[in-house]
Amino acid sequence: MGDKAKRDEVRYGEEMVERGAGGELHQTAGDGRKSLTTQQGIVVSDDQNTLRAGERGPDLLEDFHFREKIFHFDHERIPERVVHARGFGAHGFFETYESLSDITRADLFQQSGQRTEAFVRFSTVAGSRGSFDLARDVRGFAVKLYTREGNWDLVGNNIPVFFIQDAIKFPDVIHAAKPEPDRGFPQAQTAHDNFWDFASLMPESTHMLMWIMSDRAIPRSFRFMEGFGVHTFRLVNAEGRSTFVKFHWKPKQGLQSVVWNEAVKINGADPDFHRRDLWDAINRGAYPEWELGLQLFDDDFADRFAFDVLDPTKIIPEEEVPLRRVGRLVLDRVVDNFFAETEQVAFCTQNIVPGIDFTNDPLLQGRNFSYLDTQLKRLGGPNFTQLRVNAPRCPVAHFQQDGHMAMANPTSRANYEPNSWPPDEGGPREDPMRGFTTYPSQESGPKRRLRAESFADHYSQARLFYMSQAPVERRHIADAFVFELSKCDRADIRTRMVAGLRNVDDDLARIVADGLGLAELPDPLPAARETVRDLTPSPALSIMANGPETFAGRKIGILVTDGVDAELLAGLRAAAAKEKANVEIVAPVVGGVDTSDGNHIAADQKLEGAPSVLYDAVALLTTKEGAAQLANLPAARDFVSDAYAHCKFIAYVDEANALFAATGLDTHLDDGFVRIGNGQRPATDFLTRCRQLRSWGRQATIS
Ligand code: HEM
Repeated sequence: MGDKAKRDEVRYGEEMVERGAGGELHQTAGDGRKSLTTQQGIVVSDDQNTLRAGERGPDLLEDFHFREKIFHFDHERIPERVVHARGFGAHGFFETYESLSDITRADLFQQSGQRTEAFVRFSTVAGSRGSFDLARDVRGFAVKLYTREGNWDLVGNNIPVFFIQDAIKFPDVIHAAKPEPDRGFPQAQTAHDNFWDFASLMPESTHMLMWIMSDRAIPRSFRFMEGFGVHTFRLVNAEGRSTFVKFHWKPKQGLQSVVWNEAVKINGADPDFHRRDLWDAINRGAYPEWELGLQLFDDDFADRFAFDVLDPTKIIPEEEVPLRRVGRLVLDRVVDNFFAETEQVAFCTQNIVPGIDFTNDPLLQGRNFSYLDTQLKRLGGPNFTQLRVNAPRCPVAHFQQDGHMAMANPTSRANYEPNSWPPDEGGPREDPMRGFTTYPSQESGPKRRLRAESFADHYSQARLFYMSQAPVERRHIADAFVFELSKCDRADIRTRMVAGLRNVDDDLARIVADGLGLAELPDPLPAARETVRDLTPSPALSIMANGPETFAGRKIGILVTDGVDAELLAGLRAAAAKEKANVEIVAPVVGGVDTSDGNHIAADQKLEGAPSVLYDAVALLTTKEGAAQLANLPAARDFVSDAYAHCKFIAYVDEANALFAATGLDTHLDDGFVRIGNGQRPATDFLTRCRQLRSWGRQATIS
């Protein structure tokens, strides 16, 4: 009270606040504001000053509020995930299209229209928690399905193959990709000696290397990428019959990636590009959806397939075993709290439910050990399954107890079985009818450390992937190899990698060799199996062949200046809304601009904070004077020249010409430029052009 007497009241914006003797501000409870308390529920009177002996005297140990607050803060961090540290999660549901009871007894697939709660976490693999979203990397695509018969985790990636065939190499591949141990960099990238040293000595990684050097590794959005369970699993029906399955998530929004030069710039302009995109989409009600596709096959197919279905470095082309689309995953709710949900969620490949089972894929078998083990350390004890985000939604009854943070210990008398206590005290009992039963596959053989010969073809599917790409995509792959290998200091590593690529495709090897300035093409690495060079290309592997049919969910950046044509702007907004695309107004100042009809509009972004790399297409709606002023600003010139270099569609008014002149583009206005307004083409034409996402024809002319 004595302290309070020293305070006066001052207005800060909308609010009257108290000001203490030292000039510090005190916002106080009342008027619908809750009282601040300690963890013990004691209401706090002053959260600005520690308890001290005299105004300028020492702090007192007695200050339990201060001690509790600092103690808790000191312990806020938990270890980040050893891989996939940077992630972003959202809630949703899975809906089954039709009963799959003929092939699986898994509860979630039993009835048409049946919905199962879901939580999904997307992630990058190599970077630490605070790295950037658009690293060239695999994206994790981990799905937790809270079925009525327990949690099923499909812990997948956006790439259907992996670097290694045996989990015993996982620490090596991750060590090689992560920052080099002596210097602690580079962060979140594979463009360094250690990674390519390892990769070039690990021929089985070649197929995966093709995928991560492709645009798959730089997706435009989590919403625009596929997911894969990677391994072959089993589905088992009520009669115990097993069918092999590979799981695919197909985005209804279509596939889309960015280009590398764009990714590099996005990481600076908005390191949170992917998470912001997902957060914004869900909050505006544009819920992303994926269809679950199953590739179903039997032992006969597995026996005659050219590769081993247990080898996680191989795909089964969709053209060979078409997908059966069996349901949809919808993400419709962002998290309430990032740490509680996205950080504490614990996915685990061993979380499967009756009706689904493992195969002997050696990578999957190793993963089944790794996740629980690492989570014990990461989450600090064995009871993380009791956290809301991890807890099953079906009844849980067992005799496991105690440990750190036990919140749901069994409450009955018995904590063991067998027991002779009556039902209300005796606890749960095993249930042979409903319980999980492992598929009784026949297994035998001598104990040996041995890799099957059927895993020995390391290059044929790498070539299949390359041959299935559009010419622009092939070029991006070659450019990516050149970029990454150019970051290797050791010339012998670069050469060895090119020697490996010769087993994939000589043209590719030659382009990369030229890009690296190799004097001559090295001899191919000795391949364990000769590359099969005539596998039929698979169109399903190309992003460009699987783009969207609309521009829905994409974003246009409209650069405006004072005097912007109000009617034209309204027309562009309306055309975008009709296409379900979004627009952002970018202006020289965030306060906005005056429009031609005498109104004022606020800007969504200030130009310097909103380079064109953040948009899928741009529009330049300036006045002549405005364009002349912008032409002097580096950010405005970059806005235009980057949009051009990244093959984006550019709508413009004649008055914006000074910007083209300043960027040297006035003589390069190809058909990716759409002139609107002043009796030219309507804004709807621009949106129609944007459906192609990029004006790829330009690529050949820009380098
Ligand atoms: C097909 C191969 C693999 C895929 C698709 C995959 C996928 C994933 C994904 C998506 C996550 C992030 C989960 C999350 O969002 O919390 C993850 C985390 C992890 N993965 Fe894998 N992974 C693969 C291989 C492996 C292997 C071979 C191992 C080890 C033998 C492994 C060990 C881990 C560990 C330790 C984590 C961190 C888990 C945590 O701290 O919660 N992964 N993996």
